[in-house]
Amino acid sequence: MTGRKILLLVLLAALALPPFAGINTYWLHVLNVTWIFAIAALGLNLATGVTGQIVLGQAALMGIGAYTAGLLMVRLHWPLLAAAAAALAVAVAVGVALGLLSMRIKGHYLAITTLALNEIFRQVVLNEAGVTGGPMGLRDIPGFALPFWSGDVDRQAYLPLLATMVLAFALALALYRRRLGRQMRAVRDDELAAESMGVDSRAIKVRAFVLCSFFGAAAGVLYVLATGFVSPNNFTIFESIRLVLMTVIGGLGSIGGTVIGAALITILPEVFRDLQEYYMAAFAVAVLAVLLLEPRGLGVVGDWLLAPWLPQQEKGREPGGLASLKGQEAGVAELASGAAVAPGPLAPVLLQARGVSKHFGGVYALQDVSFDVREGEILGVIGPNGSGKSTFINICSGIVRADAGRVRLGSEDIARLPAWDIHARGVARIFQNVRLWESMTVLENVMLAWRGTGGDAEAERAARQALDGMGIGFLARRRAADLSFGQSRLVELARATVNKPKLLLLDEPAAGLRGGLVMELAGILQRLREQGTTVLVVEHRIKLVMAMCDRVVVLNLGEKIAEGRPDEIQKDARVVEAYLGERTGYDADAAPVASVAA
Ligand SMILES: Nc1ncnc2c1ncn2[C@@H]1O[C@H](COP(=O)(O)OP(=O)(O)OP(=O)(O)O)[C@@H](O)[C@H]1O
Repeated sequence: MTGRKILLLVLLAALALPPFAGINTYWLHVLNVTWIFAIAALGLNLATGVTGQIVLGQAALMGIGAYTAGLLMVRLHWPLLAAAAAALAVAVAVGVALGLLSMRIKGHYLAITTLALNEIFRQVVLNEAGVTGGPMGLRDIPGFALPFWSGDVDRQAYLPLLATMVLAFALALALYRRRLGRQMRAVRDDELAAESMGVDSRAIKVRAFVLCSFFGAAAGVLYVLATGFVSPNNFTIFESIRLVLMTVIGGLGSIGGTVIGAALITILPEVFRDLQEYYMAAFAVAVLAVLLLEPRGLGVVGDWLLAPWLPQQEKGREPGGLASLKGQEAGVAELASGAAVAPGPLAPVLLQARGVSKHFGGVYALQDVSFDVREGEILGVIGPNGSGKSTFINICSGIVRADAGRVRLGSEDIARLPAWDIHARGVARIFQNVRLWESMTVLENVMLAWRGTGGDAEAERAARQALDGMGIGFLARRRAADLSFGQSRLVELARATVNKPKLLLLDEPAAGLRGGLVMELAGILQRLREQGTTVLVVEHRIKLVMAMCDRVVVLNLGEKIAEGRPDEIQKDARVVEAYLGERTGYDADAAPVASVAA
């Protein structure tokens, strides 16, 4: 790692040499434009690569910055710094507007909308020729003029531009590895999971667009200063696509790769210029070759160079995964045999559902469902496939809105709160199909869900404690995508319990787990309950439910058909007819679970 820091310093020092090394003005200009476009591409990569919001109008955002600063300096004679600050303020406002737009329009539609930005920008500049200079553009904009250095603009601008670019990358890197960066990556990897774990995805998207626009406009301002000239031809749809190419070639989501991508896309066409009319074709072939050889782009190189400043990841040692968990099973089985005390019928109600209904088109997922979850209990919700169990959990966690009815947590109706607000009130969940943020480390996954007020060090301590609690502290630096299913499930549980939630909603936590881990799960639930967490668990493994739960609610075709102690439920004729009868064969196969129930 120290070697890499030295290498990076040497590289930076080498990049500072050109103005002193007799390089001609033409190539200095090419390099200056590279650093400027690298800043714009960086903003684009923060929105598109890191947060997953495709932006196809970054050149227009550059243009907005360039024209705002240029017009203020030429027409109103504002000083450089004031004009630059105003341009950045306008960019922030445009970023907020785009962020608000992203709440209404998503995915490809949003991408197309941002494409239209290019045309709107071009039309405004051309039609307002009296102010903007129309197709002729604005000339004689005061640019770089360093008092201590004579020489042409490109030579004077080189070091300030390089320094600004390095600063922009340092800032982006700092954002990337901290809380905001984790939130942005979580929104990209799995927005629904992010929302359920307390991330206000709307606020994060607004921030991503603001960053995109801010870096874009900053690049625009620098462009004006470095060239003293601005015209609509500098910021066309073609430039926007070139910026997208820079981020793709540089590796979507890779901060370090962005500058390499920008360098390649800016410098290569100049290298091929001798091929005259074939130079663009040669350029296209070169770009394709890079992508074919390394589909992740040059981010691989960039990430390698910046590794000392990126979240530490280590490769998996045992891909099969569960070996190191096996030693714990005996102890867990003891826990699972269940010494915990169920709360009495007079324990206060934590969650109260009343008349909850939800339909999807013609399908009634839930119809007038009412029941209570008491503090400190483990409540099982069972029923045939499609009976509305997941929909109930989705409503309680804010992912689905109920059509009718109330869901009170304590004294507050949470049925219509957004997921992140429900998480803030002490409700956490896991998903039927594990939903981790796969590009992030296990530690980052858990740190992001932590709601404490401290900084990263506090978050890391809480996350490590939660991982140790699940017996998987050794996985902390592993990439979530490299985990086995059982390991992922335990990480998801650590993520859901890092804040010691009041209520934990589990959607089929044992699905896909092998026998040993099912027992471990049973032990974990008992332990959580002892620590004061109330648990609502949807589960198909009936013997596990009967062994673990204090009470059981049975749903069928969206309606509650029974509620009571496990022994009562097992004898209920409606439950046997609608569900338990059909489950017999299933449980007979699930031998390890039988030992839990024994
Ligand atoms: N987003 C959705 N859009 C359309 N229909 C949905 C949606 N979510 C659930 N449904 C339908 O609502 C009904 C209840 O589904 P739900 O997933 O809540 O059942 P479940 O009891 O959890 O089933 P399973 O045990 O198979 O997970 C099903 O008929 C399902 O197809």
